Amino acid sequence: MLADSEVIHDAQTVQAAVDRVAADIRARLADKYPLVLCVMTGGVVFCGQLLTRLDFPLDFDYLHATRYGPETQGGKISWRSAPWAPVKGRSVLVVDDILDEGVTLAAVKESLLRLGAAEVLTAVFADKLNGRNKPLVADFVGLTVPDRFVFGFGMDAGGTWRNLPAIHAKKEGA
Ligand SMILES: O=P(O)(O)OC[C@H]1O[C@H](OP(=O)(O)OP(=O)(O)O)[C@H](O)[C@@H]1O
Ligand SMILES: Nc1nc2[nH]cnc2c(=O)[nH]1
Repeated sequence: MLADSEVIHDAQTVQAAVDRVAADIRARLADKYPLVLCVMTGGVVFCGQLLTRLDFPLDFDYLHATRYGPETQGGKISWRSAPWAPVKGRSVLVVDDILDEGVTLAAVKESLLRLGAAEVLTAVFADKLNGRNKPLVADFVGLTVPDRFVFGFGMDAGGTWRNLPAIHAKKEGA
């Protein structure tokens, strides 16, 4: 997959975006003692790098919801792990790698509100410009990406390459 791809956001651009999102989150949540929840698996790189830039008290936990697996087309959402930390009454920040059709984050947000979260904010590293009327608008966005299959910085290509520091897109027709 790597050979059939092109870099659409290089590592320097990615890092600058993480800095900007961290500053925006700080301005909104620094005095809220938030619970930060990483959506596994794709959210792990963005969330980990974000956490080291958030210089205020917070709690951290994760949840695992997936609907793509190694595929490039989404299916039914599968919950593998709910957050262990209590969310009732908390300001919750959910961190994920990409908002594509928005189905995953909309379901996650709804479920956290049902569990009694006081507010649920969402941060995604990449927002895909696919022209869809998404069920959720992310509160914090790193970068936009074109309507193509993208990978790197947490996002997989058939299960691999989450570790790339830049964002790649599969070449058209590849
Ligand atoms: O906006 P959507 O169309 O719902 O797609 C976005 C979701 O897809 C990816 O997860 P995936 O199901 O691939 O699981 P993964 O994080 O384990 O790769 C990504 O991490 C988001 O959670
Ligand atoms: N790796 C990857 N996962 C996704 N999940 C939803 N859209 C995408 C995408 O473009 N790439």
